[in-house]
Amino acid sequence: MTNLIAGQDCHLTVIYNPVAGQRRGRRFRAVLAALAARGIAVDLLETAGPGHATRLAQDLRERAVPPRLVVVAGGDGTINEVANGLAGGPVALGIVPLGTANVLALELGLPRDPAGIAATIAAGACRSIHLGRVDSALGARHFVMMAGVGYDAHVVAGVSPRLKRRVGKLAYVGEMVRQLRHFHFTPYRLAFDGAAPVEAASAIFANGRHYGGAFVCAPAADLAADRLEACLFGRGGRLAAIHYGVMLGLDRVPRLSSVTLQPFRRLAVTGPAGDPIQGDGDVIGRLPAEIRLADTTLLVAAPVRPLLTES
Ligand SMILES: Nc1ncnc2c1ncn2[C@@H]1O[C@H](COP(=O)(O)OP(=O)(O)OP(=O)(O)O)[C@@H](O)[C@H]1O
Repeated sequence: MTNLIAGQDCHLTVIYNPVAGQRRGRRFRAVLAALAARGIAVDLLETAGPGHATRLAQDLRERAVPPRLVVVAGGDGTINEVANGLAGGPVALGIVPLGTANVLALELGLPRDPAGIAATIAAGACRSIHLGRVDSALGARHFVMMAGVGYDAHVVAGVSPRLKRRVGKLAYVGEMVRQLRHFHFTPYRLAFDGAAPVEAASAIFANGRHYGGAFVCAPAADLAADRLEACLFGRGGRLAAIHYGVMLGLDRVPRLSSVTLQPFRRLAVTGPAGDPIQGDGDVIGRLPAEIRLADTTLLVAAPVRPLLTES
């Protein structure tokens, strides 16, 4: 096991989003105290707005002597921004989950308690994960867990950040209901790995298994695998969207006959020009776009998994 924070005089750089999640300040302070108890001092870099975490991470990565590990304290959106700043470089990513859904933390099996989070960072054991990448008129952006077009992307684009901070996941439920009235359910065209295009009412492109919390759309998705997994929703319209939402809650989406699961590495997607593409819960692209497995990987601090597990 490599200890990535040894050799840094036990100084750890933490990029902290002060507005992530709901009332997470106390939790964050508890993690800092647990790190201090282990003799680890923290250099705190606070984000000032969207995109700032990427620039902070890039600056750290481009230092003459970059740190071996940078910790992000925030939700999946902030983790996405830091991953974009570190992707392709030598710096590993540690995580203090402070967000609304914390999907990556769930996928990696990170502890939820402050002492456990600090212990994982201090242990410095890392996993290499693949990233997804969206190329569109907004430029190139990586995603860690998932991207999506259609209904879920419109929900992400429409949800109010202020309401999300006040009521958490309920803000998404409210926006899902609002989008049932506004979303047009126009089909999207998706050409996988050079094949003829297929149509879908909505699509999720999974790098990891979890989606929106503990839900699973693409069971074969795996952060360690060199492919992405598309989950195509075949039926459009309000009733279908409600049906898919209920089935997601019951963890039955992958079994539905109108849902197709498709592994891929590269995909061209078209639909209404300028339509949003969500990545890790934020808008990261606009149609038309190319979505693919990124060439780069990222080292992420995570609990050590046993090599052999009982089946
Ligand atoms: N100081 C700031 N003020 C306002 N917004 C900020 C600030 N710093 C970062 N942000 C933005 O806050 C957004 C939300 O952060 P993040 O996604 O980490 O938390 P969340 O939305 O609560 O969690 P999750 O993504 O898990 O639902 C990010 O898109 C980020 O760009």
